[in-house]
Amino acid sequence: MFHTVSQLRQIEQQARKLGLPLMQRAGRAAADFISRRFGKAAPIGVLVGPGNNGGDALVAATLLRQLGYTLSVCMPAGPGNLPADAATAYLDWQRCGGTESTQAPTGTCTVIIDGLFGLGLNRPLEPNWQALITQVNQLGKPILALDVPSGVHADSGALLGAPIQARWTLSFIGQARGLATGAACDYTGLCLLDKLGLSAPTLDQAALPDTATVAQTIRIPRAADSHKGSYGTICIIGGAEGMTGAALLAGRAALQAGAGKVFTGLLGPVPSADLARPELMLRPADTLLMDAADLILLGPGLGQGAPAADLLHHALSSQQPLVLDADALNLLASDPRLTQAARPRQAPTVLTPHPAEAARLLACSTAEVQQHRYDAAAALARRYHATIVLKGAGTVIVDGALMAVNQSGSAALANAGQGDLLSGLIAALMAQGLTAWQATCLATRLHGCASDTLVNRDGRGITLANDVIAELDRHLAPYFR
Ligand SMILES: NC(=O)C1=CN([C@@H]2O[C@H](COP(=O)(O)OP(=O)(O)OC[C@H]3O[C@@H](n4cnc5c(N)ncnc54)[C@H](O)[C@@H]3O)[C@@H](O)[C@H]2O)[C@@H](O)CC1
Ligand SMILES: Nc1ncnc2c1ncn2[C@@H]1O[C@H](COP(=O)(O)OP(=O)(O)O)[C@@H](O)[C@H]1O
Ligand SMILES: [K+]
Repeated sequence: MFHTVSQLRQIEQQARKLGLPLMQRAGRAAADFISRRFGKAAPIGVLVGPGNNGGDALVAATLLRQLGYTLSVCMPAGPGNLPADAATAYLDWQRCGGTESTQAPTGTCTVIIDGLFGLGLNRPLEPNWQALITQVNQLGKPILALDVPSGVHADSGALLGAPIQARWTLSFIGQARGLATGAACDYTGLCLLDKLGLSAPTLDQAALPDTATVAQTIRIPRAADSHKGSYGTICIIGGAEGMTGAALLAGRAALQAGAGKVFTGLLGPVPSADLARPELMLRPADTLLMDAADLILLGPGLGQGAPAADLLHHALSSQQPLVLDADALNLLASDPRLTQAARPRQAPTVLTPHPAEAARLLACSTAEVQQHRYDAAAALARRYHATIVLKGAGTVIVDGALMAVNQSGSAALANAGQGDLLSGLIAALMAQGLTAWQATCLATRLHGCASDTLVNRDGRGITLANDVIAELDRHLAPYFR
């Protein structure tokens, strides 16, 4: 469960009104974390910034000092402009005999606490802060980031410089949603949460769920008295010359995930069978009866020629649920008339862009999409009246007012074919009766989990789509009933 920064600020304000000592609790949580893992022998570096994040670090430093630890506190902006609670924390630090300097911690420290910036970082790191962070990262010591690694934008996950490279990120009250997606994922290390004894049920209901939470309530009915027609007929269209494999991978994934019948229509050469998965039915794309299918998936290896554009136009004007991936998205981006055709569709439309495809659809740069992943996904959902799966580290899913973020998977998935697999998996789940929201959340979750299993169980560094497909049904099994 993740929160926007404004939600966290609201919870904080409510708690303040009740007079709860949040900074004391946050500092204690950080001090406990350190004292459970590190002995008193070697010094601890503490980075104190100009806001309340610095206050948390000062409380932790005070408590650790009282326990007998040696601390080296670096406070580049001095105590002059600290906000009220942090100023109190500073007085406590002084009262217990603590001193500080503007010098970065040195390599003699065993661990470093990062209290430079938390939720309040709102502009790029200025050169002096950046130099300090770079110097600290270069020490190569384990770093505990308080709330967020300094340099990460807590709401979007964008980088406002080169952030603290944390070993652990200990968040307070709730986890900022920026920790869950995009570039931030490389800096957080292990994310931990201390709620500081607060519960905020109203705001928790409005929080951003992990796809794992959404998946908890999903079941895919499999009646004893059912047959292949009960589980959907899918038309997959793609596989232009040289890209047959993309369409086959989508088809294999759809079958593995329980679709009743999968027709694969290829724009390029049509092999007589997919020998690794002879259950797939292969046809020339222009002979497929799209309108007879329960769901159409268009895009894997589609190409962007005129026949592909015609097929997309036909698919958009169909009454069936539609999943668009890869070149179908590029075509959609290239022709405003296709956007016009997408908007009024009554049946669900799912778009599964990677960041570059999303940028084309939004007519902006890939960097802009990556700096605002949540907003970009929401903007796409509005523009196309569609369910959006914005892929990459921390895939973001938006369906109308609903939003979720995925935390399974890793860079082991960064290879061609994984997107084809994902689109086939989504199609299969929708064809079996799940809503677009359920199917996209569950598919994204399971795709990552299947890859994670191969990484953890078999020690793989890279997972290829065919191997991940073979792993899928094991992960899906608990959802069938
Ligand atoms: N929100 C909550 O629920 C709680 C917050 N606490 C702590 O308070 C933090 C939030 O405190 P603040 O709002 O004071 O935010 P920060 O401590 O993140 O710092 C904000 C300060 O940094 C300055 N600043 C922002 N970007 C800068 C930049 N690039 N260069 C230089 N200065 C910059 C701002 O002008 C402001 O003075 C949280 O991250 C957490 O550590 C805790 O005390 C417990 C509860
Ligand atoms: N660094 C990463 N961390 C997590 N997931 C990733 C990462 N890189 C890629 N993936 C996942 O792998 C898939 C790749 O999709 P895509 O880029 O469309 O590949 P394709 O070439 O198959 O179309 C997506 O589901 C994406 O979220
Ligand atoms: K921090």
